[in-house]
Amino acid sequence: TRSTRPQRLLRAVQQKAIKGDPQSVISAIDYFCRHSEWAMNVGDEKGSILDSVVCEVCPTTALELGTYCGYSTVRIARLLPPGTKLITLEFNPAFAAVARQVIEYAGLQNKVCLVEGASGDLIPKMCQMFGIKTFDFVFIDHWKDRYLPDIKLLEECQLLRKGSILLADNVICPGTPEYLEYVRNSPHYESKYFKSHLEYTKVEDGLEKSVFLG
Ligand SMILES: O=C(NC/C=C/[C@H]1O[C@@H](Sc2ccncc2)[C@H](O)[C@@H]1O)c1cc([N+](=O)[O-])cc(O)c1O
Ligand SMILES: [Mg+2]
Repeated sequence: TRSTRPQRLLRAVQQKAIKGDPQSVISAIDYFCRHSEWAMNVGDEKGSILDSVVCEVCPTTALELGTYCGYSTVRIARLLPPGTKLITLEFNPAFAAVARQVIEYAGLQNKVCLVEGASGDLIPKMCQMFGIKTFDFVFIDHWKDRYLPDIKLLEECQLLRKGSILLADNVICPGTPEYLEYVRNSPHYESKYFKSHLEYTKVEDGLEKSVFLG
């Protein structure tokens, strides 16, 4: 049977990147998506905004909703100090299988914990599974209609603390109107929009950075 796009993306990493070199994995995926097949990775333009926020936050606990092929997982994990773990949640087993191999190729498997399942089921288990009290940083890039319910769930499970940072992809394209309306109008968040472009295109998109105020 025909290979899937994530499998072809993984093959491009294995053929073009240097094992153990996260930057070469990132570059190989960006090259593949620009010159062979578009894929819904956060990409290099929004990716550098993601990098700057991660470096500013220096999280000791970090969560990613929506692993896909592991591109943003590698971007985040490569910046984390030793001893810090990024927990990433992925619903689709086939995507998770590819992401594990991409993360391992980058040599970051010891900094990442990929959990298969739905964020709605897994978020309430973060404390019992990992002993996590609160997250310093959350990157949100999964199903767009799950952004709002999942941050409300993070609040309910008391997994956010004063100063926790949420960074949401695609707030313009494909768009997350209910999420934006909530974080921009809630007294519990201070929000800022980082204008950019949809990965590998000239279409406008951007990231919304929201600080939880407690
Ligand atoms: O649809 C988009 N992203 C949805 C991503 C979804 C990812 O998260 C889980 S869903 C899940 C994971 C965990 N828990 C529950 C559900 C899916 O299996 C996929 O790996 C998207 C679309 C475009 N676009 O241009 O169309 C651009 C983007 O940057 C995008 O992120
Ligand atoms: Mg996205």
